[in-house]
Amino acid sequence: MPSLASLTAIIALLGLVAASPVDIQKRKTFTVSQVERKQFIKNGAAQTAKTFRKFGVKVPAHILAAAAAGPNGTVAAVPSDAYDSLYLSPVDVGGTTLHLDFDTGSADLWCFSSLQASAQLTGHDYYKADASKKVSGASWKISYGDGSGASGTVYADKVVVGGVTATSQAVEAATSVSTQFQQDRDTDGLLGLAFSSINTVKPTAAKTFFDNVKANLASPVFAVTLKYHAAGTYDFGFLDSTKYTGDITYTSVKTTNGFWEFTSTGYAVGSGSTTTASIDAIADTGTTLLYLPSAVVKAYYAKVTSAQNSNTYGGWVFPCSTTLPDFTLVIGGSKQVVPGKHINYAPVQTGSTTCYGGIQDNTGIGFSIFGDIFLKSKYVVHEMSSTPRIGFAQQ
Ligand SMILES: CNCc1ccc(Oc2cccnc2)o1
Repeated sequence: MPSLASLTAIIALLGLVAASPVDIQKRKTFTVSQVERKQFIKNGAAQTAKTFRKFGVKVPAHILAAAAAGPNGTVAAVPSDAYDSLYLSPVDVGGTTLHLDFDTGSADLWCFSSLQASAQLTGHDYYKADASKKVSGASWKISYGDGSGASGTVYADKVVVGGVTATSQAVEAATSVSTQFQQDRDTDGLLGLAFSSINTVKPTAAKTFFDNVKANLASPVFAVTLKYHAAGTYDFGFLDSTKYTGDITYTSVKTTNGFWEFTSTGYAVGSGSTTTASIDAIADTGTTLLYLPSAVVKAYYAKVTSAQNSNTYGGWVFPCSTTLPDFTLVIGGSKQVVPGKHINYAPVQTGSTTCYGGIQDNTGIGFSIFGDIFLKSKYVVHEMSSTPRIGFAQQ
């Protein structure tokens, strides 16, 4: 009885013999040559952890530990002025450190660049556009909710945030920026942290920094800790239990509009009872204030002495000396309290005793925006897993 090995050899030979010379000629041969994909800094343990999670297997502690030792990172978020109008973070863009406004409400990484008229660059750090890195035929143009905007061309360059590197990030170099950005000499650009589906690069949308690096992080998360009149942080790839108290309450995210969009189910003013409501909202670090439905805003300012919705100042104002009530929003069944102190944004004009409210109407926007006024007392986890979710805890 011939052995299995000899049977196998015979079958192999028969396969070769059976083919007539013609068949052999018809059989085209081809080679697939592997092309090195532009690799990002690898974190093998993170890839392994991802595989365990993919198959629903608890990630062993030693794998987690090794993954956490990978390129995770933390970067500061520093208020640009005394009113926390926006927060700036240092980012290495093609070898130059720029101070960018990390914006969870948009998905473009754009910056002031050497392509602009030099008069627009006064006071700025800017990206030195390297022609050898230009992305042929690509352009971008973005407009923000406050009417500001910018546009330009695209380069593929190295970007490093808190030690986390994207080796070939789409850097959207400005050729033109709006007046508001020209007047803001602190902001060198924005780093979008929303979903790449709303990136404005044409003809092909570009990926956000987080999308480019998330597979190499211990976990596909970033956590935002903005602070009241103080520097906070953006953490990439890990959660830091020293930055919050109590539990993190997670809620589902609707990604169809490209935002970190969720629903708040109610609100309360001061020590009052909770009113049930369905508030469609986005978390947006790039928006300064907290924009809510007019009925909710009216209920809040009904409890603020001498508050008025001013046509003169374009929103709700009150005496700067007012002691403001706290404001609570219910998310995922948990009560997220915004301290009254945070709801005094700034004097309407320098030296004025009339102050502009941190809570304003969302009329005309189409949804509510949980901007910095809300965020600066929270630890907010943005988890871009197969089912993205957002988590909130009290700082
Ligand atoms: C203040 N206008 C200029 C400016 C700084 C940052 C941004 O970007 C924004 C504005 C509104 C919403 N999201 C991002 O615009």
